[in-house]
Amino acid sequence: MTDRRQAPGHVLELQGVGRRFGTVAALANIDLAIAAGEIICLVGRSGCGKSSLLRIIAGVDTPDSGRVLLKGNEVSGPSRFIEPEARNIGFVFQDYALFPHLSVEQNVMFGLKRLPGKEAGTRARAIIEHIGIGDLAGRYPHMLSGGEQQRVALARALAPKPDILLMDEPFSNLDRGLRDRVREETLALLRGLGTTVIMVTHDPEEALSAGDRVVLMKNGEIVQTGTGYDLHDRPKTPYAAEFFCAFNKIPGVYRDGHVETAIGRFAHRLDADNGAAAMLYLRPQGLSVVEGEGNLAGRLAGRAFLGEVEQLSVRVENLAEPLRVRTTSRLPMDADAVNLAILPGSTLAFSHPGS
Ligand SMILES: Nc1ncnc2c1ncn2[C@@H]1O[C@H](COP(=O)(O)OP(=O)(O)OP(=O)(O)O)[C@@H](O)[C@H]1O
Repeated sequence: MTDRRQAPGHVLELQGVGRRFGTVAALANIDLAIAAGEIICLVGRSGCGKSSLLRIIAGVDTPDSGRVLLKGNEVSGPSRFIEPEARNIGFVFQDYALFPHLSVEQNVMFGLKRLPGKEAGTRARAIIEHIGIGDLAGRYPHMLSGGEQQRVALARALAPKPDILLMDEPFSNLDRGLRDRVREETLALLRGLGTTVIMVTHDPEEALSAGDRVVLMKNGEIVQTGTGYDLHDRPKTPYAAEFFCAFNKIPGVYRDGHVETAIGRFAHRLDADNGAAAMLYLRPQGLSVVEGEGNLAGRLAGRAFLGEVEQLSVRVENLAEPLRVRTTSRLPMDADAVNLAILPGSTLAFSHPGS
């Protein structure tokens, strides 16, 4: 619904946005610019400030410092505050927040009160058809499945043609099988319309797959932004690495561009002195079970069959913790000794494991 041609440059800019609650800095110095048609996934652990940021963008809360600009116009700042109703922003809530006493069509019409009745009706029916819920238009929310309610909430948010759509955990109320399908369909629809979107999620897989850009937050700050590939394959901090993958962590020592560990020497250039402590991060899916000689010999200490992969726990000499291995190979039920190979490129290293 958003027309890219009418929105050159950045649709949304956050400049040094901060928000404190007593001693807690819910947001600290947030800078972020979002281009027209971009889909951003805001992700991070519980309490990192995702909802606080959405609330400030929507205008239901005000920042203590910094500015929010929508299409180049300041909507929150030291000397200016535009009410939420006057910001052209759509919102899809986690629980959809449909009005129970209104039909699907009336729910969608709700956001179009400013339009003359006839035009509102035409617009509402157009989006209802576009989203594929035409046959549900006369039903009430309690007569709809979770996936159908989600689509009604989306139709209601999109009907006023918002400059930006904010979605707070929009798929988390759907069960797993439905969630993937509804997410794919919703994102395809939003891309087709060219809508600019900020979607909040705490699900790492969802963040990697859904957005053009992932914005990872920690303690009220943005710690890394980039494509899903950037965040997953090239995390800049242990926090970013561990958010997207349950790594095996193996202590070692940094020397001459390598991290030396009990399971071998791995080339990684770190900003550290020779002899400094370092931590090797090894992906569970970067270990494969091989016939004959591998890099590592170990003993199977546990296994959990997860369907697409089996997660193994393998004890290796000189390592305090067993290695986690995710493999698609089928091992005999009585398997005991296993040989592991480490796939190239499946390790990272950090010199400050806590940061
Ligand atoms: N109204 C408030 N009063 C006091 N503290 C608040 C308030 N709102 C948020 N906070 C605090 O600010 C921090 C950020 O909260 P926020 O709700 O933005 O996190 P979140 O990333 O959305 O978390 P979740 O994923 O659990 O929803 C938390 O420490 C929270 O306790």
